[in-house]
Amino acid sequence: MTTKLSVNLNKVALLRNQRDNGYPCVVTTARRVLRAGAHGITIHPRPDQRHIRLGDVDDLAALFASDLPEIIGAEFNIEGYPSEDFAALVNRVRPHQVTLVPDAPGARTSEEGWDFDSRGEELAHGLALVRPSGARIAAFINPDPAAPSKARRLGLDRVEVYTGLYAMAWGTPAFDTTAAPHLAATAAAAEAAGIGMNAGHDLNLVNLGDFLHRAPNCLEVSIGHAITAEALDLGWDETVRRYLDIINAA
Ligand SMILES: CC(=O)[C@@H](O)[C@H](O)COP(=O)(O)O
Ligand SMILES: NCC(=O)COP(=O)(O)O
Repeated sequence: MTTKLSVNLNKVALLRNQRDNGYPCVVTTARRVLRAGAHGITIHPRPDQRHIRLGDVDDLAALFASDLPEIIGAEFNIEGYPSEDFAALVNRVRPHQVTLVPDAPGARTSEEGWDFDSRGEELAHGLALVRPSGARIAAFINPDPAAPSKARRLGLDRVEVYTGLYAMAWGTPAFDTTAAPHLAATAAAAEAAGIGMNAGHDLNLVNLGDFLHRAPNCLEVSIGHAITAEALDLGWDETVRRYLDIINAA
């Protein structure tokens, strides 16, 4: 099983929004990274539209509805908090995957997964709201071995494990004592629970190979911040190639 690479275009949209001239273009970048071999595109349209705007969602949906060769086999993943507005959006656009995150509207970024004990009913309600999309539904979870079975019992199709703590601990003593073992245990628990596992947040060219070694059952990594920064330096084609080399070597 080869882990799929889904490129998150939030930061391309963030840069685009600084001027009124429309570039860098989100759709053009999506086509470029897919032609370079990425397996999918992820976006996270936040309520304040700080980066991905509603127009981007429709433009990317139109791209994925096309018969362009780079679209064949590629997946469109939309992340967000399951509000009524978000549900209406994904139920209209019908992406391949929807990833539910517990973020408050003004959250700086996604820094935690769902707490199934205190917010399980909220997540179950959100899951019901987005089921009409027909998409595979994933929930963002913390690196906690108890989380995958709770997600499966709630009826989710996949989990996406938050890798921000793993990335933050990289190079510190806490990495080997806490962050890495917690991630590996969560991946093993997902396997044991029979629920597919995605991963994301602050993965990059430095830490991805180690992560995949600890989580060999990871079906998809969604990467945005680092890959965009690296592409500013290396270009998209070379950057995507380097990620695919790491994935294929895992
Ligand atoms: C869920 C997750 O960790 C990221 O996909 C998130 O979308 C990042 O959001 P920002 O790009 O707004 O920081
Ligand atoms: N789900 C994680 C994602 O889509 C991108 O997160 P990041 O690489 O921007 O931190």
